[in-house]
Amino acid sequence: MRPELSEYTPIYSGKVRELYEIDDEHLLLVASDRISAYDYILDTPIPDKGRVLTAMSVFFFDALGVPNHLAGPADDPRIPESVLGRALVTRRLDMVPVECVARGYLTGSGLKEYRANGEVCGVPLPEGLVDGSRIDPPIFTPATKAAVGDHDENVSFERVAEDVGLELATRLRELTLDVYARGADIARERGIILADTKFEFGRSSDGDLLLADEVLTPDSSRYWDGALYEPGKALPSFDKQIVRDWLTKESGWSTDAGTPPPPLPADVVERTRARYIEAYERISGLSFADWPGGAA
Ligand SMILES: C[C@H](c1ccccc1)n1cc(-c2ncnc(N)c2C#N)cn1
Repeated sequence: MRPELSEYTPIYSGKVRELYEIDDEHLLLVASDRISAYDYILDTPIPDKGRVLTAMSVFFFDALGVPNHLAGPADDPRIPESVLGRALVTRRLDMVPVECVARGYLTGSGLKEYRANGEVCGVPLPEGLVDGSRIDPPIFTPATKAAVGDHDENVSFERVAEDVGLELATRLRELTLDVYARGADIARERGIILADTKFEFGRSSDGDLLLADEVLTPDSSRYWDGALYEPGKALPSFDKQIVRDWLTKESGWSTDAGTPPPPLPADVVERTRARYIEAYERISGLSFADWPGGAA
């Protein structure tokens, strides 16, 4: 008999995820079906988004073999039925207050910084790069965690070293770049570019540095369709562009409307759900139908 979610104490509610306390040593990390676009949480959920992104994290945790915070399988008996398949039991860690970002392509806030001063987080880049240019080898571009609703602030490696010490900052950079490179290679072999990603790390009670949070999902990474990539060409989001295009080209809403986006039509929801499942099945080689928590 599985426990009810109400038996656990909620300790954090993010835009699309929640964190609960199971006991002194264990947490329950829950991924919702909520989707965000243009800094709004949309009214319309994407069915199975939480389950697909949880499955992606578990695939990469297993495939990359990095010491991590998982404390049980996807069907762990401590997971309530209501969130089965979109929740994971994790060890409670002392989280390192750094957003550990790796970039293999120049876009987003990194591109903005590069255009202003030719570098990203203090890392100089060659001249002449454009939106979508490959950054090879990938670079570590950390950020400080922003308050809910704010954007993280890109910071230099030196600032991270001041905040957490040079030894830990160096280890975070090494781990971030290694895990990103190996994960991006796995995805690229299956036709999906992970342009960049954000990791979180924490220390266990016995002092080990463990990979935490979600790993290499479309919510923590930019997913591009490798078949469409040309050097120097930034691509639309593999998973969110259907929603973005409907909102800005068909719904009558605009990003400067000053009002929340309208509800999504059923076909946009279904096509987006299919994109998440396609990304998972292509990268993992597994069938989403085999993942826990599906309709009985
Ligand atoms: C921001 C992020 C978050 C993730 C999911 C939902 C809401 C927030 N978060 C993760 C922890 C955290 N704290 C202690 N031990 C851990 N193993 C983790 C993890 N993962 C704290 N915050």
